[in-house]
Amino acid sequence: MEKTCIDALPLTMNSSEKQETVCIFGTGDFGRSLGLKMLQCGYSVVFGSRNPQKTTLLPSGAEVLSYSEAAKKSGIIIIAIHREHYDFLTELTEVLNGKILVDISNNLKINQYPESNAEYLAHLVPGAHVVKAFNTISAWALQSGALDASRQVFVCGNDSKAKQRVMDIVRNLGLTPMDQGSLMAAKEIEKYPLQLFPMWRFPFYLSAVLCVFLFFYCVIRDVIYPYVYEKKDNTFRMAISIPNRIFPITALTLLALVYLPGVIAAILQLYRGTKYRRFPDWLDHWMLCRKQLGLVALGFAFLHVLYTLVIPIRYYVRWRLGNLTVTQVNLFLYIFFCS
Ligand SMILES: NC(=O)C1=CN([C@@H]2O[C@H](COP(=O)(O)OP(=O)(O)OC[C@H]3O[C@@H](n4cnc5c(N)ncnc54)[C@H](OP(=O)(O)O)[C@@H]3O)[C@@H](O)[C@H]2O)C=CC1
Ligand SMILES: [Fe+3]
Repeated sequence: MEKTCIDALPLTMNSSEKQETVCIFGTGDFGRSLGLKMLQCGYSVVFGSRNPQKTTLLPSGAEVLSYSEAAKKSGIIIIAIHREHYDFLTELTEVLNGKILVDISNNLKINQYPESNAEYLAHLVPGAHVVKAFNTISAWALQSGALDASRQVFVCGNDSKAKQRVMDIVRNLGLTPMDQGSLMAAKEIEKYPLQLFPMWRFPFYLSAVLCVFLFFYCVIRDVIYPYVYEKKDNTFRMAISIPNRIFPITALTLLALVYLPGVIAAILQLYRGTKYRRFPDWLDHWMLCRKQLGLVALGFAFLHVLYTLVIPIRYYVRWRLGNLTVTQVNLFLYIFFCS
């Protein structure tokens, strides 16, 4: 299981560090957004580009040089380039020696490459201290301010001093660094942007399968069976009664699944005679999504409450309609016989 820790904010801001020069390689979307944010926060920014003369839309106040010239200007270089184009960095190994390289890249697919992008960068430029950061922050979020986006920046790296310097920059930009440990954690960090609702998938699929199964079971039992054997039309039940039976069953089943892994884990620990051994992956994953399972169960229970409240209202409306018909018939008979 991954370990996270929130670093305490420094009590005093080191003003000399705010004047630090930071180099950004790449003048694309992300490089420009990060550069602008850094300038706003008091850093001086030097961009490295293939075509320093032709670059447009760069934040004013930033300098643009060739990659090798820009690298000479700062000890920290943020690589705002896609991994596929990292090759040219091998030509700069000399100038990048001993510098901090911040890898911010993401991939299009999980496990697209055998090693993480950050580890690949460290392999290309062995003399540099590679730190992974910023990959979960989008260029758009940087521009629109951190308020409406995630403020967490996951940071990892093998050199603790380099990591601290990057975390200081993160803090100065108004974001929250989360130390994730060594560069080995980069693979995990690179997965975050590609995981949509990571722990919710299993509970959603499970509840969908349960609902569909129970729905067909109830339709066969309450609609098809009476129709075939008694010629009774019960299709109206499919709207309220059958869903209202499915919701509590699903809620209770999911609730049972919230408690079950804890029991299995306890039995496993008793059987193994120790609690210091890793659980199997399936159990680990199951334990981790208990909160989500519980919340989905709560959602179904809430639907059950709503539907249960709807049923008396339906009876009341039916009673009102029935009552109205009786009144009208009485009125008709009265008029008919009295005239
Ligand atoms: N956009 C986003 O919201 C986020 C992006 N990222 C990561 O940031 C990195 C950059 O993304 P983004 O700015 O969107 O990408 P862009 O395509 O907009 O920019 C990439 C830049 O890389 C430079 N580059 C260097 N070598 C090459 C080459 N051979 N071919 C093409 N470009 C080259 C170019 O700068 P120049 O022309 O000056 O040399 C180019 O502008 C990626 O790794 C991405 O995964 C991470 C989080 C969010
Ligand atoms: Fe009930």
